[in-house]
Parts: sequence; C-alpha cells; structure tokens
Amino acid sequence: MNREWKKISDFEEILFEEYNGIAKITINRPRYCNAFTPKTTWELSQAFSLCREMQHISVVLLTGTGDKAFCSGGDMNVKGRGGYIDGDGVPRLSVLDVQMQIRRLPKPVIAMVNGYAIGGGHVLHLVCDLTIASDNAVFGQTGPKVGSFDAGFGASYLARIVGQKKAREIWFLCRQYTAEEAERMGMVNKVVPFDRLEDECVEWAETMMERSPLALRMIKAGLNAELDGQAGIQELAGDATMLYYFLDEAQEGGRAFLEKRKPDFKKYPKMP
Ligand SMILES: CC(C)(COP(=O)(O)OP(=O)(O)OC[C@H]1O[C@@H](n2cnc3c(N)ncnc32)[C@H](O)[C@@H]1OP(=O)(O)O)[C@@H](O)C(=O)NCCC(=O)NCCSC(=O)c1cc(O)c2ccccc2c1O
Repeated sequence: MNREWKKISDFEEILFEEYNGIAKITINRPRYCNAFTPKTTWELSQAFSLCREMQHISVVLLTGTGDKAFCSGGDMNVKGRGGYIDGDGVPRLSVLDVQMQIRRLPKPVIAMVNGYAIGGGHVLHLVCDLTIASDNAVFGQTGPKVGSFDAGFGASYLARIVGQKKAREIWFLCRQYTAEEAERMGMVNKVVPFDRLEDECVEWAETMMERSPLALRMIKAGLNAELDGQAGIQELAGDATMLYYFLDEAQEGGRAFLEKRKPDFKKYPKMP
C-alpha cells in the first residue's frame, strides 16, 4: 500500500515522518549503506526524544533508505582515535546513547530491516523491541575484523536472545547470516518479501495500537529490568511512581504538606 507519510521535522542525515500515530525514522545515507556519523546519531537522538514527547505517537519504526542496507554501523570514513569524529573534531560513540533511548522509550520500537544490519547497525536492530526483516536482509557483526567491538547490549543482550555459544560465534567469526537464519536464532520476529516489509510493520504497529499503551509501557519496562539491573529497576519504579501520582492517596500527602496539617492516609485501602 502506498501510504502518505507526513514529515515531522527536517534533518540532514535522517528522515522523520509520521502516519496515523506511527513515527518512521529512516537513516538516510544510502551511499554509505546507511552508516551513521556523529551527526546521524545526534539527529536520531533528537527524533527519539520527539517520539517520547509526542503524545499522539504510539509506535516507532526504525529503518534505512533503499533496498540494500538498514544500517552498516559507524561510518568508517570518520572513525578516528577515541571514536567517530564529529564536525568539531570531537570523537564520539554516541550511538550508545541512541541504544539507551530506544530501550527506554515507553513505546514499542520496530526495527524494519530492509537489507544489511551490520556492526553497530546490527546492535541498533537488536535493541529495538521487535524486528521485522525483508527476505534480502543480512545480519552480522564485523567489530573484530575492523577494529571495534560493542561489549554492551551488542554482546550481553545478543547472548540473551541467541544464547552464549551463538553470540560468541557471531562476534568471533564475523560471519553474515540470512534473514531466515536470524529468525531461527530468535533475533527476528518475522521475515517477509521486501515489498511487504512496510505493510507488515504498519500492521504490527496498528495491532499494538489497539492494546493498552500503559500495559505495553509497563511490560517493556519489566522486560528491560530483567537485564538492566539497577537502571532497569529505576525505569520500572519510575513508572510505578507515575501511576501512584494519579491516585488520591499520593495527592493527599502533597496537599497536607501545603496546608500545613498531618496527612490522613487512614482512609486509603491496604489491598491484600
Ligand atoms: C555493509 C556491507 C557488508 C555491504 O557490502 P557490499 O559489498 O554489498 O557493499 P560495499 O562494501 O561496496 O558498500 C557500498 C559503499 O558503502 C560504503 N560503506 C558501507 N559500509 C560503510 C561504513 N560502515 N562506513 C563507511 N562506508 C561504508 C562502502 O565503502 C562502499 O563505498 P564505495 O566508495 O567503496 O563505493 C559492507 O559495506 C560492510 O561490511 N561495511 C562495513 C561494516 C562495518 O564494519 N561497520 C563498522 C562496524 S563498528 C561499528 O559500527 C560501531 C560503531 C559505534 O559507534 C560503536 C560504539 C560503541 C561501541 C561499538 C561501536 C561499533 O562497533
């Protein structure tokens, strides 16, 4: 189906659009297999922040322009000492911030993998909540071949998904895997023909939009907490505090303070 995506904001290295409550973020550097520079990751951060703020956005799709690559990781042309060099000469590994933003966004993020998901691009799809891939997609890590590694989510979360042995194979050998192989390993939720990819992702997004957004938010936080330790508990606890603040019991505490009286918590239920 040909849907009319509406531009949300102008960026140089990504596209940021929406359609019926779904945001689509597209890494737009097809000349470099959608490799990211510090500018790309800065723009991705801006777009994910906006997705968090925009109340009418329920689900986010992350993809790359064209039919060759989702994302081939960091742009090797700007890889320097200490990181990927930005326009001011500062070395950065700012894709790590984008990974955290995706995990902490209280809305589902679908990786719409339209080709190579390699290196840092492979990690980007991993940290999305769901991955739907076209049948031409190719997955793999290259770090030990090109002088890099992601021992964070790129290793530990990968191992949670595919198991320790397979994760070591993926990193130690730097082989490439087809979409079907990635699906069998549990890294991909569904493989579809290339020209079905966007329709399939939009259908999954629309199904999730029929579900309770708060329930999805809480389950995402709970699934994150299992892996993220204290930071994951903080995220889940923050959501619990937000819900508590909706209750009269929490309002009573604040009101009593401002009215300079003792709070009356006795009337609130102590659920079994
Ligand atoms: C993606 C490929 C497997 C595609 O191979 P193919 O043979 O089909 O195509 P080409 O190789 O000819 O590519 C066409 C064109 O694109 C350029 N290109 C592709 N990828 C990149 C790239 N990453 N950077 C720059 N340019 C790229 C390629 O040079 C060609 O240009 P021409 O001028 O020659 O026409 C294959 O391209 C490939 O393997 N690409 C490299 C993948 C890679 O090694 N990526 C970097 C891994 S490291 C990383 O991503 C990384 C980033 C971080 O920010 C981190 C932060 C913190 C921790 C870890 C990090 C990390 O590991």
